[in-house]
Amino acid sequence: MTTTFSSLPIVDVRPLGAPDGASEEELTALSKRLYDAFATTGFAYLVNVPLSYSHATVFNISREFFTLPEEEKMKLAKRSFRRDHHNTYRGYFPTQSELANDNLKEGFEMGPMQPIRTQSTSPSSKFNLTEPNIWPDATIFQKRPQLETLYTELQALASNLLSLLATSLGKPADYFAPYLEDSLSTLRLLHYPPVVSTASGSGSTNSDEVKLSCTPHTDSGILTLLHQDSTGGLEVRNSTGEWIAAPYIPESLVVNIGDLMAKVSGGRFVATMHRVRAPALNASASAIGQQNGEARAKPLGRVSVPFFFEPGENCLVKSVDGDEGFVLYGEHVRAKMKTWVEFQDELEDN
Ligand SMILES: O=C(O)CCC(=O)C(=O)O
Ligand SMILES: [Fe+2]
Repeated sequence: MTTTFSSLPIVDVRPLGAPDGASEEELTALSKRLYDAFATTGFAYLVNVPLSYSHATVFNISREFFTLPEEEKMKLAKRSFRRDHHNTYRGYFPTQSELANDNLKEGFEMGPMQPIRTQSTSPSSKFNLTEPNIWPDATIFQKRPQLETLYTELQALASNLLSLLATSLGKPADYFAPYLEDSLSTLRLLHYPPVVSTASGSGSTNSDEVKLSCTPHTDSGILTLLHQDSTGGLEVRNSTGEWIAAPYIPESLVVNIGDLMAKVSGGRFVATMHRVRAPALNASASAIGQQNGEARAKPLGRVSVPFFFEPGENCLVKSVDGDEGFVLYGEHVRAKMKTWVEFQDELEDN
């Protein structure tokens, strides 16, 4: 159950990057700290993360992608936006202001680099979760190797966190290893364009007039590890229904529990509702100006990079208590996708 928290806990994961490995005591302490955070808030900031790229590098890569010409991005568009394209799950989705202007975002998604060989649970589904990645031409975007490295590092970090969660639940550290067979984790570059609005700046956090660019939801998978830039806007709901801001902390990652892990933990961990306020035009203009050191830069809005740590499509998700039925992850995630605007078929009935 979430509590009446008023800020997100900060968890120092420095031991995970120690050159000689972490001591047993450090791992036990970290495991307990993560348990407490995920059992009460479902969210935490991780600091001193063992990743080789700085925030500046990650956000520069993202900005480089989103400032590509529209026609180059649309070459990567998923089939629901371009009927002659074959990619259904990996690639680009444009902003969809006609469908939902409280979900105004564009994104680019990549999955595992190695081919996945297990059979799909739903071969006739319009989404092929195991399809290969799709990339801009290397002559216009050279950051593919960095994004692949970031993906690999985030998968390793998330796997280490999962081992700590296993021990915190009284299980062996490798208890969840079968979940990660043919893992379908997704690295998503997200851009929320700035929106002209008087309601999205500071003020009451519970106003009905709050302008959103990502509606309240829980994430579907095991854990989400989020890079967010300094624009701000992420909010997390506590047990009284109050929206608590999760402001930028330099070089931190925001981590949260997904539906799968809440179920697996037998309800001990919470998959907490969160949302993103629309970036205000003036606020983001100055943020981008600062980031690029030039006042005339085109306002870009919020940039974030969630990494959705997910199991394989055929993973049987069941509680560590062993007292409930199981769900097949592929079926769970497909049902969930029906609720997300970026997976709606823009061209349906055309
Ligand atoms: O941009 C963010 O801060 C959050 C994105 C998010 O919650 C999601 O994509 O699931
Ligand atoms: Fe989310």
